[in-house]
Amino acid sequence: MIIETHALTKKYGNKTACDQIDLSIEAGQVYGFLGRNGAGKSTCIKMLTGLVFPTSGSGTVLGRPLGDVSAREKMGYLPELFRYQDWMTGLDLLNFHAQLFKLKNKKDQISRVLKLVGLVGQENYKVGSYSKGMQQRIGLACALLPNPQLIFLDEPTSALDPIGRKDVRDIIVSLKDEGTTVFLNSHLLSEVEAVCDSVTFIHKGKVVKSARMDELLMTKILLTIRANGLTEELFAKLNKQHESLQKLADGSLTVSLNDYEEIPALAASLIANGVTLYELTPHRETLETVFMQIVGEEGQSS
Ligand SMILES: Nc1ncnc2c1ncn2[C@@H]1O[C@H](COP(=O)(O)OP(=O)(O)OP(=O)(O)O)[C@@H](O)[C@H]1O
Repeated sequence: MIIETHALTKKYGNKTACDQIDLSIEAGQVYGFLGRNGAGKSTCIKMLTGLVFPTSGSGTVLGRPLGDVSAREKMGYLPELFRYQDWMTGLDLLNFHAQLFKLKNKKDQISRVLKLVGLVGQENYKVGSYSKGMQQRIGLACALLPNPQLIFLDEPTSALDPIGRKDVRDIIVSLKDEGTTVFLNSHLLSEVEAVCDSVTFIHKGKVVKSARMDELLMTKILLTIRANGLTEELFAKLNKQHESLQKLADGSLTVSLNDYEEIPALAASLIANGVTLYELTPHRETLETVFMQIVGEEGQSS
């Protein structure tokens, strides 16, 4: 395992940001870390990267205890909404980080990462003059500098336009192809769905679910039904058999099924009860619907 934690906990005063987190992450995958605002994701990443000390619990990253300097040399980290030194040029910033990483072939590594993040030709401008998207790209370049075995990306695309997001997705895929493990924290669930091999959901500081992406999304089918003549009585009857049955504002219905084989029986039962069917459309569940089911049930997250 490239990351393993046992009951990792971080308290800030009375506030428990991370509560007994157990993680077991295999090398070579793109791993998504999901949860609502304030769920404890960034705090967990900071413990894994050695930036904050856990209050209790333990863990290893790259086979070394949390905070170990030799493991940090093989790790890249793009923090969330980080402000880099405005007065430096992009090149100065990369040189500075290259020194921190004690890189031997600085020049080659810097041109490699500038090319990867699409900032060639912009490196001599001051970071303060960069757009938000360019700042995010230079941050990603810093994280990629040491050719890391493990890279933590905390909201890497929040400031990027759709083309920038696609570029970052491509970078993530190429990192994985080269064997790098990517730990991705993002609220952009369609992106997580597109690149992650497995995901963990965290809610109010606790891990509530971990699963492989294919297993998570293959389990259910969301069926949309457009029909006429469905009485309240029949709705209530069907609702007893299918708890997930819902009426949408446009009058259509949705129901979550375990198998395609349940569709004919449902259609037959609707017709037998005098309903006129116009449309039955099955969709595989998206990560967004799964996310809502797992962590979206209550009001504001703390
Ligand atoms: N340095 C700190 N001092 C006090 N409380 C903190 C500190 N850092 C985080 N917290 C609290 O810990 C909880 C978890 O915060 P964290 O930033 O880890 O969540 P998150 O899941 O990364 O949220 P977001 O998606 O909004 O970035 C929040 O309630 C936050 O207010």
